[in-house]
Amino acid sequence: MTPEIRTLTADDLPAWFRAVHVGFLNGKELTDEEIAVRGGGVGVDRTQGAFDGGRCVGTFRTMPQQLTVPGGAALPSCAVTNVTVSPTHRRRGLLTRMMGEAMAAAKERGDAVASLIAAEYPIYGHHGFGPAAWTTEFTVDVPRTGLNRRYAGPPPGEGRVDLVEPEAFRRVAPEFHERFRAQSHRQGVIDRNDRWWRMTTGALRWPDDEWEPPFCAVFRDAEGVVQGTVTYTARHDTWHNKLPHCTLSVGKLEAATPQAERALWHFLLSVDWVTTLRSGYRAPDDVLPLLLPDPRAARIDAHADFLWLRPLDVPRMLEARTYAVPGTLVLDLHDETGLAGGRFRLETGPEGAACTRTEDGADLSMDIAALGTLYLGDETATRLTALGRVAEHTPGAAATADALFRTARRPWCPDVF
Ligand SMILES: CC(=O)SCCNC(=O)CCNC(=O)[C@H](O)C(C)(C)COP(=O)(O)OP(=O)(O)OC[C@H]1O[C@@H](n2cnc3c(N)ncnc32)[C@H](O)[C@@H]1OP(=O)(O)O
Repeated sequence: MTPEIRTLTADDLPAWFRAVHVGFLNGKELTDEEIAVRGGGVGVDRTQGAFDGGRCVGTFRTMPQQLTVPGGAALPSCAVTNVTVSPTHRRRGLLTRMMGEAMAAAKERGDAVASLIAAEYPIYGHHGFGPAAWTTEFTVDVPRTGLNRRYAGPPPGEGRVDLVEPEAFRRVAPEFHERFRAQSHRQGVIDRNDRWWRMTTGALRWPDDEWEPPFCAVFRDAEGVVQGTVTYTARHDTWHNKLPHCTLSVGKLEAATPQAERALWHFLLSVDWVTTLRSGYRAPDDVLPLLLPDPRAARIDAHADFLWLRPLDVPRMLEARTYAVPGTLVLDLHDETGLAGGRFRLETGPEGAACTRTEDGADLSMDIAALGTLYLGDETATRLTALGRVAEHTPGAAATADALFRTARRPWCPDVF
């Protein structure tokens, strides 16, 4: 029998969470408390389950999200998460059905784009998503930086770094993050709700959770305004031969000013006993290596696609962001679902951008997923043309697209969702 896909009710949550565990190869029993805590973050009306004879064999959930786009505006996004199909039911189109329903609902709701963090690269291109922001994880050989030999704090008059308890952190960090995502012009950053802050600082957990409470620190500028925040944990690897070997793992580090960025990294790199610093998910163009007296002390551990985007409302998306230069492009976008494709004229200028449907000849044509890849300014139309994913109909149009879409800093999404 074909599994039935339906919107969840609260009673379905235990079976649904069990199915998520099965899909993600987690054999651990779920306690009632864990289900209650996890369930508090699930809007059942935006959650689907696939049921086969009463057993949950597929899971899919979306949530509202604000995505910072080039220029600092927030775009309403449909964030996709908890996607699983039981190993007994794979490759029979269950994900395709759940995705189809969710994207149609998102379009109906008025979301301009859908977003997700892909577990594996080949899954989501089928559904109109393209990789839009990459991430790099660095491991720093801390003794090689030599930064703990002298005072590494900000110069006098340039602010200060303070360790704060999680409760105090929750009083200042959310407001800072809101400012950071609106003003930093670091496209790709997303909003965080109250639940996110409580979960990541320990105010909301369940018993027997293996999660480790972080240290929290705040950078304030000379006027006392919070301009950066960081969370980190530390692990004692060995104390062999009276030599400490500790690993400091950065949770989240966000800085709104260059002073804050330098001060927070220097602070972390000067913590005694720490021999290894793991940066967590950073933008590929993070300044961390170049902040070190010897940049080779930072090794790239992982470099991969991270945030994927699926356009849903092309004019709204393209009008929401800013562009480096004035210009005009006609884009022909192929979308086999019929959700977002068509031919659009994009005109950019100092006052903003206008994007309207047109019958004019196309300068560039591409699949809708390729627009997801170009949107935050990370990839070039020139490279996508070389790959055969963008077709250039007007000579020089790919170069024009690059001049319009590229950004000074690469996009960065700090959060897994
Ligand atoms: C945002 C997130 O939550 S990311 C987490 C994603 N989940 C996981 O990785 C957990 C383990 N994997 C799974 O649960 C499942 O394999 C899923 C959810 C990835 C795919 O579910 P399925 O129901 O098998 O996908 P479905 O049958 O609709 O496949 C659609 C197409 O995608 C392809 N596809 C699906 N998953 C994969 C994959 N992992 N690798 C390569 N291709 C894939 C299929 O081959 C199919 O291609 P086709 O249209 O050319 O025939």
